[in-house]
Amino acid sequence: MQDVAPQDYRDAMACLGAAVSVVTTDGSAGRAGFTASAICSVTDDPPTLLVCINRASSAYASVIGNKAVCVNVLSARHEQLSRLFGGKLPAEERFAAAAWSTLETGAPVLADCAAAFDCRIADIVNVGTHDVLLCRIVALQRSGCTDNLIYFGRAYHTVGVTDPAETGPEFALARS
Ligand SMILES: NC(=O)C1=CN([C@@H]2O[C@H](COP(=O)(O)OP(=O)(O)OC[C@H]3O[C@@H](n4cnc5c(N)ncnc54)[C@H](O)[C@@H]3O)[C@@H](O)[C@H]2O)C=CC1
Ligand SMILES: Cc1cc2nc3c(=O)[nH]c(=O)nc-3n(C[C@H](O)[C@H](O)[C@H](O)COP(=O)(O)O)c2cc1C
Repeated sequence: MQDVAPQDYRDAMACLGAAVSVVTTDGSAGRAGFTASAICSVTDDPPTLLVCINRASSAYASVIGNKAVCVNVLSARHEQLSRLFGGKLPAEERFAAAAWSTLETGAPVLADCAAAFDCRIADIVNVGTHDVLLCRIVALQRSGCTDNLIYFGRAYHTVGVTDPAETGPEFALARS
């Protein structure tokens, strides 16, 4: 099979806008977290989402060792937090920038995120540089879902619902 070049692939993938989450874990294998956009819903029965994690990520050993993650979906105001968890900072400095609680698994739950999916890792598939984590949702936290942080064209944007009560959902996309 003839593969396209990784850079050509990334250039094309930059055309796919995606929601941004901070994926966290805690437990005997340690507390860690990373910014992620490679996340999607698999099935609602049983409620399952998938997360792709680079095995070179500093969070990898903790995620695999704890067998649990929380997917914290970011709102527009969390752009700086996304940058912190996507950088090379030590874990303590990443977590110091926000308030956290826990639900079922002990993975950190971001206080004011749009939605948090607390998960146990049910299965893992190795693909190239990444592991695909199949994550069963064991608890949820939801707050107002009025705006989201979006990563598109190698830049952050926000998408929001304006006046949903009066006019129905109207969506606006703005570069931040
Ligand atoms: N799935 C992943 O592991 C992702 C990793 N990143 C990392 O964040 C940094 C900045 O990324 P960009 O500004 O978007 O520029 P970029 O040129 O590195 O990536 C463009 C797009 O390609 C995809 N991509 C990039 N690296 C990938 C990887 N190693 N595996 C699978 N897909 C990948 C993503 O959809 C990304 O938005 C890079 O270090 C990149 O590797 C960003 C998005 C997704
Ligand atoms: C917008 C954005 C989306 C990302 N999505 C993913 C992802 O889905 N999976 C992944 O393994 N890394 C992803 N990354 C990269 C990780 O956040 C980053 O590589 C990780 O924190 C590595 O840094 P570290 O090894 O110093 O922790 C993304 C980065 C950014 C900025």
